[in-house]
Amino acid sequence: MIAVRGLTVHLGGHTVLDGVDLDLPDGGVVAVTGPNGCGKTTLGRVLLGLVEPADGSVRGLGGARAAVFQEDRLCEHLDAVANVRLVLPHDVGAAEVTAELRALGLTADALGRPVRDLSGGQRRRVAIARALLAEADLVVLDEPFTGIDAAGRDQVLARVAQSCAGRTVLLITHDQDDALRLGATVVDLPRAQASDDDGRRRA
Ligand SMILES: Nc1ncnc2c1ncn2[C@@H]1O[C@H](COP(=O)(O)OP(=O)(O)OP(=O)(O)O)[C@@H](O)[C@H]1O
Repeated sequence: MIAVRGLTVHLGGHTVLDGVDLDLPDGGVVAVTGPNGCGKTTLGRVLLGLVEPADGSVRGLGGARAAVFQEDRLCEHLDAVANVRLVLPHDVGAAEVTAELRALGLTADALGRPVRDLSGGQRRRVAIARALLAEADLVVLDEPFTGIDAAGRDQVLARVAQSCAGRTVLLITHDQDDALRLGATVVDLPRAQASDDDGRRRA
């Protein structure tokens, strides 16, 4: 289990997270929801080692970590397969990557083009494939389905659920339906200034 205790983060002179406690059970999906700016992305970035907390602890972070960020973070001049292979071990071949992208609903004609020529929903699928194929123990998905149409969403959600089975997942979302469809435990993260009297809050 990943155990977050008393997590406090200051950014730009403001307290973004203030004494947050959160449990991420091994192999489970926890969905964090809450208003814009309450610190969901910051929480995910702490788990990924990208933000240093001012206080508190995160225990149980041991294995590999992967993420879908709110931004696609793709190399624009490369095609989808090349983008995904950039971050994977060399023994993950083009055929395996292609199969994953197709399973996520990327069309054959989209596969051969540089990603700068893909639509928003197609680019999201590339970013998701990259995270799924990384075979990480912890997967942070920060609003991963933005821009994916309703029919495609079913396909992508099914694939993510299948691929993430047995892994620990933090899903950051505004969509309760997506969370429920991934079988997530939903946790609401209030704003830092809404702290309890003792200055702590249970996420
Ligand atoms: N690098 C930074 N420097 C200063 N402030 C920051 C930085 N990154 C984020 N913040 C602030 O921290 C707060 C939390 O941001 P964060 O992105 O974690 O919120 P969020 O809950 O994910 O929001 P959203 O739902 O809009 O994605 C916001 O007020 C934001 O402006």
